[in-house]
Amino acid sequence: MLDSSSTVKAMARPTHAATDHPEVAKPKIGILLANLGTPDNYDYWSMRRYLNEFLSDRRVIDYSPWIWQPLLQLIILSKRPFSSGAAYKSIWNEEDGESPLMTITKAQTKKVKEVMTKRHGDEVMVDFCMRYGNPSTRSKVAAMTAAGCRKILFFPLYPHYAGATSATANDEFFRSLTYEKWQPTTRTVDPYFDRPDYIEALAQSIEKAYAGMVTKPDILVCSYHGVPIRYLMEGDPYHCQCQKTTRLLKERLGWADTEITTTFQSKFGPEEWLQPYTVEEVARLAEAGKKNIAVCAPAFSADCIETLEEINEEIKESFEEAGGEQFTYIPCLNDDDAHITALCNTIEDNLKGWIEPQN
Ligand SMILES: C=CC1=C(C)c2cc3[nH]c(cc4nc(cc5[nH]c(cc1n2)c(C)c5CCC(=O)O)C(CCC(=O)O)=C4C)c(C)c3C=C
Ligand SMILES: [Fe+2]
Ligand SMILES: [Fe+2]
Repeated sequence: MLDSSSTVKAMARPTHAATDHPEVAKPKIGILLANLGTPDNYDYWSMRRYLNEFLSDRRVIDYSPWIWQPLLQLIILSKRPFSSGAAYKSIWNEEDGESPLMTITKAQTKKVKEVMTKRHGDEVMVDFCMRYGNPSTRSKVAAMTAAGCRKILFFPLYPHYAGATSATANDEFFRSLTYEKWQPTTRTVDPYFDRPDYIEALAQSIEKAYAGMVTKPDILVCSYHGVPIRYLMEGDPYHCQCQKTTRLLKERLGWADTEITTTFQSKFGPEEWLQPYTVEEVARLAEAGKKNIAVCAPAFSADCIETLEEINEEIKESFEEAGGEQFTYIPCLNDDDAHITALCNTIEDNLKGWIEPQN
């Protein structure tokens, strides 16, 4: 039997009527596209903030912070923001005040949203985030859960897996979930480097570019972003996935081995990276008599500093200085319809069991 003081305590305990609860939004599925990130501007401080976040990521540069951070803070970040800032300035979308990577990611998101909303109505919500800089992954995960996304499909927009890209994007997504009181159910999307619809989109972009040329290039150089060779030796499958993309593209185009090749670009620091290096290989090709080449960049889902500036300016220059005559850069898939179809098919495949597929 309760004594009188415990009866009073029990009666004073607060009770919660349904009306006291925070409003619970209608449950939805969030589809969150993720790209690498880009500086907010090309001035020294914007560049420094961006490069600092990027190059402090141990998935990207895995040296001990005791050695790496003094080098980064005192030497690299006192010089690179100027040179990279000048490179970004040369490709900046001045009209919208943002980098091409941002403009293209927005255009891709808009198209994916249109397709997915047409198929699934307000059962889905589509948005994008960046691994570094803005809009942050954390802010978009918070916005999606606040809007009622009880399930989130997280889609790193890299065709190939690399620790330095897909894994770090996923890490940031998982970290963002730690801030959510009511954590949604989640899935992450696998790399799509060998999906027939992605290879088809690539092949169509090459065929379209070749159809507009007077003479067919001697060779197509598939230039992938590089990583240190050590990462491959330590188990990163990126190299093999890039080689497979080139092989599947060659088979789909019905070309001979001599008509297409794989190279790696954007070497950073003193370590040996995946080879052949694009900048050296294009010069070698020119010297070997291949005076007309085309270059594409299948590792990038959107054109960015590494394609518009590095390939189409630096690498082109290396080819021409070695005697090359005709250099054609074939843009990334960006918001091409065939690319959007491949991305939406990939999303539908990964939504199975959550929602009825509509592709
Ligand atoms: C320093 C090590 C780097 C590794 C490893 C790396 C891997 C890697 N990166 C991409 C895609 C992109 N990288 C981009 C820019 C960029 N990358 C590095 C360094 C490494 N990348 C730097 C320092 C920069 C900044 C620009 C510069 O200062 O040179 C971009 C473009 C971003 C933009 O705003 O346009 C993309 C995209 C992949 C796919 C990859 C490994 C597989
Ligand atoms: Fe990079
Ligand atoms: Fe390999």
